[in-house]
Amino acid sequence: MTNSELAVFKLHARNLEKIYDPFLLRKMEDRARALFTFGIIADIQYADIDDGSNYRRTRRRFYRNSVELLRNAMRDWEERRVSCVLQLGDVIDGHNKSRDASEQALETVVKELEKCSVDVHHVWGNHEFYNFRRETLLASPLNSAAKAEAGSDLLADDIYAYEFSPAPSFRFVLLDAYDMSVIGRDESSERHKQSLKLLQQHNSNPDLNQPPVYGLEQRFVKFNGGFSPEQLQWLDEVLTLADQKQEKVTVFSHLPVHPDSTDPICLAWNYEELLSVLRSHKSVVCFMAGHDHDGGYCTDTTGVHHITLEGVIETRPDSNAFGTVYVYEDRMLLKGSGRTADRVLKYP
Ligand SMILES: Nc1ncnc2c1ncn2[C@@H]1O[C@H](COP(=O)(O)OP(=O)(O)O)[C@@H](O)[C@H]1O
Repeated sequence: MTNSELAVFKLHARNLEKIYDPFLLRKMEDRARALFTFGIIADIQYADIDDGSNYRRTRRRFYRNSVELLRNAMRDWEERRVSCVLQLGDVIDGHNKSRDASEQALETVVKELEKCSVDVHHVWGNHEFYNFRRETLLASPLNSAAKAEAGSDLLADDIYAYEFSPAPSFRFVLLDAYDMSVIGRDESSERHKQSLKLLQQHNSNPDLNQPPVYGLEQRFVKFNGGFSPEQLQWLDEVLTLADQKQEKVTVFSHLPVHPDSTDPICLAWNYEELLSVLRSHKSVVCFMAGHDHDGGYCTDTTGVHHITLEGVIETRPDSNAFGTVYVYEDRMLLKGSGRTADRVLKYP
């Protein structure tokens, strides 16, 4: 065989391998067998302004382009025929507020999301509260609680948390990580007073956005928040019912709650209390959050997966940051795009 014949043969063999690779075929069949699929995206932080950077000037932020990356995600989800989409908070950036552009920026992003042929479920992050009051958010398109079949009792207390079943034997729970916070609550409210007291007990800096120096204490900053006892009790009840029905539950929140899945500066204030509720229910299989734009992942001692999704805002225009999750009987498969990695998430 001449060298050129050998090259043609190798090329042909490689192509055959591609077509008949049993692993590839199995993966393709697997995807077809998924019970349902859903899209996830976090920290779009859209603003019609030039590129900038984060506070520490260590990361570039692509404010104007972030809506283009949302469009990429939506095209992909349409092709993959997802059943619903979870938007994990900070949909528009706080910079919009000082430019009096909050409504316009929200309209730009919502107009895109409305093109989605399936329900989009929204979680709220700190940037939602930089732009809007809680009452305004509750009356806005970012309140997706009505898309849940039974509504949420918590809305009566202005807590934005709800749950629904995306498919038989599965449950999604959306949490309000700024239920206890000084940015998400009216200054005259009891919740604000309690939150400020807690924050000041841990953070003595004159600027409460400046973190305390040490370890996990760094989470006590104004741009984080936590979960009230009412919300924790509600979550416990939802999960108790899910345990009884032998459902598999994925919980979504803007703030991560596992120290191994994120920078401590991004953790929810009372992450331990939330982890303790999650750990006491066998129905919980996964926790997904945003906020830490670098992303992160770990498994808890219980085997529950904690995913922190990479932020769109700090993703270069030639890349992407979103995922499609294929859900099976025994595992979920996260198919990541761009900065977001693929992951096999076997149930505990
Ligand atoms: N180390 C810090 N000291 C003081 N303010 C800070 C510090 N880090 C962040 N901030 C402020 O806190 C707010 C949220 O920070 P930012 O990095 O923009 O958060 P996000 O990642 O949610 O966009 C901004 O107003 C920012 O200026």
